[in-house]
Amino acid sequence: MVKETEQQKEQKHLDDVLGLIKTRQGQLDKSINRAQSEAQNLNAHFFDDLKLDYDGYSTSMDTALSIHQQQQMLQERQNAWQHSAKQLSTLKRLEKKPYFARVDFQEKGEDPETIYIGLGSFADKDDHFLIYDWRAPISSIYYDGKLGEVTYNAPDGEQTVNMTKKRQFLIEDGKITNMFDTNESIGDQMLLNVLNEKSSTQMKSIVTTIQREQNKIIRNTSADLLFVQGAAGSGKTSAIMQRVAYLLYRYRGNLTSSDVIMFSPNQLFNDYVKNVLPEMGEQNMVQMTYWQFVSRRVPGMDVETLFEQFEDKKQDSHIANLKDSLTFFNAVTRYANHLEKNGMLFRNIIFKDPKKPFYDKEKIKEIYYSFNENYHLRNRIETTKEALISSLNHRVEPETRKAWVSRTIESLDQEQLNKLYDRPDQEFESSAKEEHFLARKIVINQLKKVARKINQNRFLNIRGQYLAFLRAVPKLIDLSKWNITEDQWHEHVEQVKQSFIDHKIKMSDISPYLYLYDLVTGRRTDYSMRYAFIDEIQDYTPFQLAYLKYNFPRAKFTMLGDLNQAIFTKDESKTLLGQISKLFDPKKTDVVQLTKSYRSTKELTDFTKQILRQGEKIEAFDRQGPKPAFYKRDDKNGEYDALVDILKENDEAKLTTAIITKTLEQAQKVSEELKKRNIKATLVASANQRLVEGTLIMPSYLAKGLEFDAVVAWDVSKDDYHELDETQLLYTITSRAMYKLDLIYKNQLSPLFDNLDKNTYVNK
Ligand SMILES: Nc1ncnc2c1ncn2[C@@H]1O[C@H](COP(=O)(O)OP(=O)(O)OP(=O)(O)O)[C@@H](O)[C@H]1O
Repeated sequence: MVKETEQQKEQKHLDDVLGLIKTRQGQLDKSINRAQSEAQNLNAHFFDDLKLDYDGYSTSMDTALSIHQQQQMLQERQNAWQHSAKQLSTLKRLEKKPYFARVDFQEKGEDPETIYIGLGSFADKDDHFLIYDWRAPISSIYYDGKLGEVTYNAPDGEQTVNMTKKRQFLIEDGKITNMFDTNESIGDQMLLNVLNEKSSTQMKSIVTTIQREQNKIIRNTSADLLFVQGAAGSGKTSAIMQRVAYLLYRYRGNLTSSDVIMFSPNQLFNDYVKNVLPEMGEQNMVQMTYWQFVSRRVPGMDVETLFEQFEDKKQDSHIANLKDSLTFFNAVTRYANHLEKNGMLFRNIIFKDPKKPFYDKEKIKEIYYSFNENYHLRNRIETTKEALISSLNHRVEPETRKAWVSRTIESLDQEQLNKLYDRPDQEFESSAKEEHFLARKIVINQLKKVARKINQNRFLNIRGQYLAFLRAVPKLIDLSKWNITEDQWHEHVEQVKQSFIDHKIKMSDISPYLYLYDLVTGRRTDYSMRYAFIDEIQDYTPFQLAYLKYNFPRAKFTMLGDLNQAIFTKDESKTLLGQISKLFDPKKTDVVQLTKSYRSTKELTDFTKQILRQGEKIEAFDRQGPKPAFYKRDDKNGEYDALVDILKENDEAKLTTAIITKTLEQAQKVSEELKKRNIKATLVASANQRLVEGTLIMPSYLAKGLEFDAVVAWDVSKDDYHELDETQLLYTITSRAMYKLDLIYKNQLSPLFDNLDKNTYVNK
């Protein structure tokens, strides 16, 4: 049997490689121990070997040099040690599954070559690679091409090779359990094996089965904006994680994980993906939600949460549309420019006497506008601050004569006084001189508070300024084009004002507010961030994206989303790509579509895609499972009984279930009812909670980006889902299921399911 002997040959090769890995591990262990004990030795004798002589100038130079040399030696040992430790940790990852693929190819005029591809690289001698890292340039042909001519990007330009074999391995504990030769990009067999594994609370890496389209996303280095539209479950999030790993490898030495930031939909999701990069031997990038990004800047205010935003029904959609738009972003920019000439609002700086400002706001305004027109906002603020600080010096002397100062001196005890003197035995010519000395000390100390206020821009009235901007909006934007009357607008401004009084700010105000703040204060943006990833882009507004771009001017952006799953922005998301592309050079914008859904079985994908009336294209991956089932019940009790039955069934089949409700209130209710019935399930009520094993109950907006073996869509009745714009919500909920989907409802089914093909589901 040909296959068997081939497999035996491969097993022998694997045994050899494993043997070499073991040998190298032994060597590294030794060299690490040696480096460690040398470092300890050096440390222990650090001071013995030093010429500790602090007398003359030249000898102390010697001392410094000697310290420096010793430190350098330590550092070198340390580096060697770190290098070996890193290699060892790569080998640890390789020892279980050294590689997952082999490709044979031939370059024109060269000998045929065979390479093996794994999670890291391994060479037994210099440049003799037994395993190539999956991110190495040549590894790309494994993901990219069919047999025959394939091109890949080598360091010195495009290379074409003739690929003659592509083989995939399943290896467990050093044994090849299966292998396939394939002509496809990545054989479906291998993918099926991977996809059939059960879900867990942690996302897994997809290195072994990256698909061709996904590979394009992962290895793209040319675009300033890489925009990915991908169906639910098409691997957008997986592609991000692999892409970060790829970039860290490709730009090793120049790029670290702290130069990469990822904006994710919620904290739960961060938890879900946190192991992917470490498993590939990389560190996690900076990860936060947009909410965290903005709210840490306004500690004194409560920023509207995901929950409030989702449950807020009062929002006027015309006004929201305007405030979320690029038009509004540009209006803030124009308004800020106009402030260079006029209109800045200031606050008095108070010191001691609240009735008599220390610096009057009119005076500050005079200073601010005293500079010529070449001064832009940042210089104006800086020079105003300088002027105020330097005028503080002139305020010391007059202040020493104020009554509060002599009162303070009288109230000090000896110990406090001693602290004010330069030396304990300081002498003065006269008591008047002494008093004057102390007075100056006290005043200077106290004026530091004023200096701090100046440095913190406390003389600016940012909230007032933002309201002034809002009031100026009718002059900056033609409101009628947005179907908003001036009266409606002014009423809205009053609402914003009231919420400021209550220390609250809405999501639609926080970004314009911070943008205005940044422009006015000339706050420096983050030039160090090199890559920014935004997942679930459909939930961002054009304003937010423009603001992120402004914040990270040097970063290349990767934005991924599914316009079919817009929960917060709904219809606006349809024009999102058009709006975003205005922010980037069209020549440096790449758009990739992922249409195949890998998460769910064919039955589920074929079902869920019908919910979208005219959605983006979605193809099912051919993996089998049960058809989705509807449970129609007459009352709440009937619904709970159905739920209990489903949970039992899922438990027996060892499927992890998430019960997804529309609102938080419903989730809480379901949780209580299950408790009464002695069924264990964890309610996930906030994004700050951890993901745990077992059955989960969560509201729709927290389920973003997650996946579960089985999903129960709770109460999909007409009462709950009837608005057309709830389609995307329903789609997001149902597309979380990998293998089994059950939908429970009371009385009448939501009309959003009206167009279902009867063959795609069952009734139970
Ligand atoms: N090439 C692949 N090989 C193996 N598994 C894959 C591949 N691509 C995607 N998957 C699996 O499909 C599932 C969905 O992937 P992922 O969560 O990245 O999709 P998504 O596009 O971000 O989905 P959504 O927008 O619905 O949140 C995951 O379980 C992932 O591991």
